[in-house]
Amino acid sequence: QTGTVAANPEQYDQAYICPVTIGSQTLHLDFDTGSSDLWVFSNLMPSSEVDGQTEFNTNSAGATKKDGYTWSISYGDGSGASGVVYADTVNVGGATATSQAVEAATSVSSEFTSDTGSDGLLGLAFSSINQVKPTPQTTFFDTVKSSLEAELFTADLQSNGPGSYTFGYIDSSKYTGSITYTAVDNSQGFWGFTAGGYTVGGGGSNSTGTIGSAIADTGTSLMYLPTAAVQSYYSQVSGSSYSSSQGGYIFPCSASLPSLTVSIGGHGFVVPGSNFNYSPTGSGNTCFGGLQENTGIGFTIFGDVFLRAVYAIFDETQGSPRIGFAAQ
Ligand SMILES: N[C@H]1[C@H](O)[C@@H](Sc2ccccc2)[C@@H]2OC[C@H]1O2
Repeated sequence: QTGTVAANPEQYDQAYICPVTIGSQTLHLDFDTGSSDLWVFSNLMPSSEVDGQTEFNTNSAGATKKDGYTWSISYGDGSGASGVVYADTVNVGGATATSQAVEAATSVSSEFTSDTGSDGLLGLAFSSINQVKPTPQTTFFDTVKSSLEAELFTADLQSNGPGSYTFGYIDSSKYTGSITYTAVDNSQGFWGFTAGGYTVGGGGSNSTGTIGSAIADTGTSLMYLPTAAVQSYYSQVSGSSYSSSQGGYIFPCSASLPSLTVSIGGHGFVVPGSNFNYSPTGSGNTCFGGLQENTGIGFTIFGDVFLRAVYAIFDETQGSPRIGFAAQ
């Protein structure tokens, strides 16, 4: 089987929301290659924590409670959720898992309550970091992958318009040139890979360092690189500065933003300058940069700002996982 589902950007491309059928309900979930739990708003939550989201009905005929199973998850941005576990049929654009662990929230943090476009998350990292106790559950991809035409999924994220995720096949209309694959280190449960040198702007090679280990995370809005690369980038953006009040680099919204070329698997991938204007700060006609330092996180994240510039293939067809990127 295969699946194809639209990936709809939230405001400022903050996250990408996809329709998922669970039993007889359709919920709109944030597909997240940086985590491994499929959790949903549910009827078990206090109404004070729900702001228009669709709630999974745990009393529906097809939902089977997994007695004694619970989950609790904290994310890199400090948000979190917790609850209990059901099994139900989950259909993502035609790819169907007949008995998928659906983690029904009993409580979510304010970041999720205020993310009114999202009814929960669908994790696409590795099942080794699933947070269900006493027994970790498989991600949707792990549950269905043996039934897919090919054991892979792809992400085509777009700005201000629908992109798509596919399961089981590569959509050759979504990219140009060839796909460059590189090995994945999933020892931390993420789609980890090694990135090489970088060049700011089109002119020549002005990078002096390499980026090193990184993860591909569709659930992270921005791109977080080592300080040297970030300072090298903003040194080319007139009027830019680090704002402690805003918590990152900002610049005049009228600034001309250079592209950033990153070498992965020996191929240079160009992120256009426009990708790095994330959102207005709300003060002084300054804008918040889509490229920020990884110092607060502890590892380098290729989030949506990067992933919008490429077609990404999350591939387990070779036995060992690999990730592929192609220009689009
Ligand atoms: N993998 C990411 C995850 O999807 C989000 S969870 C999230 C939180 C609030 C609003 C929407 C989503 C969080 O930010 C970075 C990392 O953790």
